[in-house]
Amino acid sequence: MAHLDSPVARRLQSVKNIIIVLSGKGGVGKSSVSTQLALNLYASSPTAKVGILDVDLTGPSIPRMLGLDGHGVHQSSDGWVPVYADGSDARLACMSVGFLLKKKGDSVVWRGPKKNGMIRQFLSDVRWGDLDYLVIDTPPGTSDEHLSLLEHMAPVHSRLSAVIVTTPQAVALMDAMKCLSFTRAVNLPVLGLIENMSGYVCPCCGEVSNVFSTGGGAEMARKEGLRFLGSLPVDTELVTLLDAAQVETEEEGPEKDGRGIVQRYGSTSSATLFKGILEKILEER
Ligand SMILES: Nc1ncnc2c1ncn2[C@@H]1O[C@H](COP(=O)(O)OP(=O)(O)OP(=O)(O)O)[C@@H](O)[C@H]1O
Ligand code: SF4
Repeated sequence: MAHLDSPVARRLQSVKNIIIVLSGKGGVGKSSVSTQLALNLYASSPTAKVGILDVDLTGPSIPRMLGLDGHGVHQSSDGWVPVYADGSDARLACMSVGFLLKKKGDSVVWRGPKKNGMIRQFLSDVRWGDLDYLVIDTPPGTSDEHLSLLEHMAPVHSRLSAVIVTTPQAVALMDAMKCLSFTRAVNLPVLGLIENMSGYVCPCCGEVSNVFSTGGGAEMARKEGLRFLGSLPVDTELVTLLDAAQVETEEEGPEKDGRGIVQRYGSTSSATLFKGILEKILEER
């Protein structure tokens, strides 16, 4: 039982599972995997309640991926109210430093103590309510932000686990190994490894081309005794959905075809592929 004398433990007492998404390198698709994980957990049951917290303070991309750029968070007497994804029936909540910036494109230039304070506030001041899952998107590598996050969440450590994202290239795998050593050093259980951008599916004929080497993620998982959760190919449909969500929001309204992000993602081939990954994640929990 968590010590409820900590503000973080009190705030997170109704959050059943917390999954931290890590990657050794930037640009491997950690934020898109975090977003897809949250969307798939949301879709896993008609009553599932999911939160996604973006602690990538200097490069927040979750609001854009969920089509929520430009939203602000409301401060209530009981803390910050998260922003809910379109079409999610208030079952997919999001919090990010991106909601606190004055203008889209502004950058956060903060020193360590201010970043640490922001992370503490995200964990202790957001009114998540009851959640089945809280997915946390982190900055690339293993930085002070990761240490702050784990330090503040020490009272809820038994509910924490991690997923590591890599791409197939050797340099990304080497960085993923550093990430794994970090999880071991801080005693954070790892649910498994996902290899992203593993091959390219031709949108015309469906032929898969292995642009980079392939199978490195599975091999690393095997050697390290980790579960290999699966591979996700480069999917142009996914980029259109996640990267263009905001352009559509600004130019044509957030529900261009009458569906929210959760419904639009649900009909992509990535969503179908991710289901297999989610099944393995849920088996590990
Ligand atoms: N499987 C995929 N297929 C196609 N595009 C992808 C895939 N995964 C990620 N991308 C795209 O690659 C870019 C980088 O992805 P993302 O922002 O998720 O990476 P990241 O690891 O979180 O980066 P960083 O931590 O450096 O901000 C984005 O434009 C994203 O839409
Ligand atoms: S895989 Fe076939 S259909 Fe696709 S781009 Fe290459 S040649 Fe064209």
